[in-house]
Amino acid sequence: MIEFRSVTYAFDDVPVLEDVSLTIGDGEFVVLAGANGSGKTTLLRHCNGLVTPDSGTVLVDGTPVTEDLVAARSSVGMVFQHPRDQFVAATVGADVAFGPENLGLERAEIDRRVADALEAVNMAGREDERIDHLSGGEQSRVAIAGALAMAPTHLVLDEPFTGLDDPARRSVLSRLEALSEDGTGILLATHDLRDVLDLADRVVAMRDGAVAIDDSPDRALEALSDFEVRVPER
Ligand SMILES: Nc1ncnc2c1ncn2[C@@H]1O[C@H](COP(=O)(O)OP(=O)(O)OP(=O)(O)O)[C@@H](O)[C@H]1O
Repeated sequence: MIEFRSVTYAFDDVPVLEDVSLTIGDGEFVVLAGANGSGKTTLLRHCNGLVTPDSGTVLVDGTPVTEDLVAARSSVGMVFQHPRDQFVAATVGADVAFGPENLGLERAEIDRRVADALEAVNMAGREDERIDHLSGGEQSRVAIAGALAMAPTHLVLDEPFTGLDDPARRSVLSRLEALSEDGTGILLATHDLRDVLDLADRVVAMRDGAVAIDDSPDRALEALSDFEVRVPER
């Protein structure tokens, strides 16, 4: 479980998160919505200690992130908004293998995870391609594969579908759905709820750094008309 307890955070005295309390249970699929600048990315970056609260606590499986960064970073897989920031190797296969290699896994298991993660993002068999020769959408898919290959207990994704074509988006969504059914907690920030609402257990919407809605998708949908997000027509 990931738990935010009364988290407050400011950039240079400008409040960005105000008293945010939120839990993402194991196997729960939580969609995070909200206008530009409402604090979503800042909130997500607390999950692995890239940002630390001014007050309040973020716990991963009961342990404060600030007390055990290594544990938080191995159990929370992060997919960032700008995938270029995330690459550590020159080729697709080497990059996706980097995390599992650091876990000290056997080569066969690493290769299996890399192949499986690339399949989940519709890039099966493209291990040897250079990352800097890929399109923006393909690079985003490699970043997602890198997080999947770690087989983390929790997955945190910041606008993961930006630039993905329909087949890739559907493939990633179906993998996220399967992972959530198998117990992975998922926190996914997006401006477009059309594809994810059916998969979500809860929708959290932020406004000016505070949680304004935390409800079931059906109930949240009614209240979301005030938010700058795309919602499915019902
Ligand atoms: N490094 C920074 N220094 C100062 N202010 C920042 C910094 N990063 C973010 N902010 C401010 O914090 C607020 C929240 O930003 P954040 O990126 O968390 O919002 P968001 O909801 O993820 O937005 P978007 O939908 O555009 O991704 C914004 O007002 C932003 O200007």
